[in-house]
Amino acid sequence: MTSRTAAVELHNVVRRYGSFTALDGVTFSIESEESVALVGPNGAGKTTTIECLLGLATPQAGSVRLFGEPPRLTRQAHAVGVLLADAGFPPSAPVGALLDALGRMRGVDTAPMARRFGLTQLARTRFETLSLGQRQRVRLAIALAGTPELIIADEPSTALDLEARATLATVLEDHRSRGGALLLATHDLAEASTLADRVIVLSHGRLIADATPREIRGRSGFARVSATLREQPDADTLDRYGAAVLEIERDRTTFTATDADGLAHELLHLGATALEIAPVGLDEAIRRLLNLQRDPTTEEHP
Ligand SMILES: Nc1ncnc2c1ncn2[C@@H]1O[C@H](COP(=O)(O)OP(=O)(O)OP(=O)(O)O)[C@@H](O)[C@H]1O
Repeated sequence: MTSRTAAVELHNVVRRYGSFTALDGVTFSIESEESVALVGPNGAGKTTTIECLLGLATPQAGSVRLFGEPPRLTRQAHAVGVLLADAGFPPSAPVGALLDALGRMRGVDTAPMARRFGLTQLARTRFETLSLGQRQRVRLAIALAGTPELIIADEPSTALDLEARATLATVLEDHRSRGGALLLATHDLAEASTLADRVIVLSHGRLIADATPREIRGRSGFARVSATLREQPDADTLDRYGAAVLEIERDRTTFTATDADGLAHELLHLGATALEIAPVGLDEAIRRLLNLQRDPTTEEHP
């Protein structure tokens, strides 16, 4: 297992546009079977990272590997499903012809995925006349067709209605349970929480966090745990979960904790009842990380 080649490897990647540095020494890897969400503000470098990974942009420094090789999508198209925000399809091509031609290029049959995304009725419609959500369905049907070992998707749920979002979620879950790897650039942190084993946060072209959603939420220090207690946990226990007592009101104690789930388990062992956790959301946790990055002196306390 450990000797298997990583699906994706970036090492110290630097990408500049003139004097502007879009990626500034980015290093991470994605093992096969791993799902990773790439998040960060507009302009952070998510799309540039994907372009470097696919060989569409060439880094000025550092190295990029897809399944242990320099990226060459023409050879890897069958194994790698790619969804880019701007796929550049010929505007007057009918949907059916696009699905056929790009499926052939990838060496996959796009028909089943086109059916799942409700494109059958649109086979003769020109791409340029489709709505934004319909265009995204076409891109998805091409990117997700077959059984890719790796899916790289830039904002896949953009413009999708509820039904298409549900289809996308099911397809990505199926891909994960087949053991496929996933890199998902997204602003939808609920999607990131559900789908990703790890979240990578980029800010101004630098990687500022690479951790599980739970670890990132834990780092925020904002989670609260309340419980009715018979006995208080000792100082060591509080330390272990980065916890502190916020208030005690009769038999009810409220803590702040960096590892709220861990503390909650411990309290249950001590006989706690009516336990409530108000976890900080991933969005709030990431906002906090980004704020700290911007100005470390403005750190607030929960
Ligand atoms: N071809 C280019 N020429 C000049 N600058 C570029 C080029 N491509 C990207 N950039 C710059 O690199 C930075 C990173 O852009 P990128 O598209 O990777 O961000 P992103 O994280 O994907 O943003 P968003 O969330 O808005 O999609 C931006 O400041 C962008 O203006």
